[in-house]
Amino acid sequence: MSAPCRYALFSIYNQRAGFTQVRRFTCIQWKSSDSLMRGGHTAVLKAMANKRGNLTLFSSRCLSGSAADAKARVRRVSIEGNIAVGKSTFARLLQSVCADWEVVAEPVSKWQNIESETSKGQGVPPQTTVSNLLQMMYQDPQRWSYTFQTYSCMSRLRTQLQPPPARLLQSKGTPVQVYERSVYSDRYIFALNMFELGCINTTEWAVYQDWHSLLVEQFGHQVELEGIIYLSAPPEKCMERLQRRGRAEEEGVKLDYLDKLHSQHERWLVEKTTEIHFEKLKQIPVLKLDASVEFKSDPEVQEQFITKVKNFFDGL
Ligand SMILES: Nc1ncnc2c1ncn2[C@@H]1O[C@H](COP(=O)(O)OP(=O)(O)OP(=O)(O)O)[C@@H](O)[C@H]1O
Ligand SMILES: Nc1nc(=O)c2ncn([C@H]3C[C@H](O)[C@@H](CO)O3)c2[nH]1
Repeated sequence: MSAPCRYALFSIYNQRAGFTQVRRFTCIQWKSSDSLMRGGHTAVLKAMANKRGNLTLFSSRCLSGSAADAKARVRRVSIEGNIAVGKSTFARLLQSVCADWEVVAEPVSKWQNIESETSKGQGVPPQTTVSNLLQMMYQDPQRWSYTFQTYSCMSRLRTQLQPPPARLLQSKGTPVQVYERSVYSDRYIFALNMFELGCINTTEWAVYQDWHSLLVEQFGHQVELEGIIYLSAPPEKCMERLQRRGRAEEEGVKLDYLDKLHSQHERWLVEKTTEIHFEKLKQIPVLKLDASVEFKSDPEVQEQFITKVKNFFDGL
């Protein structure tokens, strides 16, 4: 409500989604209202007098098929699951079957290539250094976990704030933007786990939670999800796949770490015992799929997965 307040020449006394009653006649530009629409669009709100002499504001969302309408139709879903359970593989499958679904990959390469410029003084050209924060975090978790979580969360936030592609905005079906992990798994899986392992200390954990809550609350609808697909497999299966994939930074990952991450996922998404700080997230529908199945070369299993996902998306 902060942006509109700058323009508003009226007092609002009753407000629902797409419907606001005001006391005086006016016509304003409403920028980025959380309560009326999702995203940072500017919408023209038209004021009309109602029978009782009061005024009623309608956002463009309920008047016509505007850009805000199109954006609001796009469902947002994250794929969650343990390391190497097969999220990217599953995401590629989803991307290949339906033009209405757009997958956004986890920004791992960003974490592996952080560029910094150092200047050694006048006349000396600045030098660019590239560091691999993923590797640093695995090699010295006590030192780097907090830094890693700040960067991973920031990059996930950036990803979740990107507008959907035009193809989804023009879709006549059920457009869905699918994210590989989210700002929520950043906190309720990884950061929490690092805290419980003692790799993030109590001060760092308090600071992380404080800015995480602030960001999620400030961005409101823009970072909300409508559903979660949870790919689950025994940690031993994830270990097998992790080793087969052979990502250099993960060489030292132990089964015990995957066990702990598995328990975090179960507590958050199945048992619902993780303390969650965002009301909408507490109610979010979760589709749990058995990812231990070797679906890659089995079209029948792929078909079953896709049907379940399609039904899930249609119900959101
Ligand atoms: N259903 C499956 N059956 C057999 N192998 C699979 C399956 N899913 C994934 N794999 C293999 O397991 C490895 C890890 O898969 P993938 O990279 O998709 O995992 P991920 O969950 O995205 O990993 P990360 O948590 O690191 O992002 C890859 O080598 C992939 O080919
Ligand atoms: N510590 C930590 N915090 C995160 O938020 C996080 N997100 C992903 N990862 C690790 C898992 C894979 O190795 C690799 C790719 O998913 O990155 C994380 N590690």
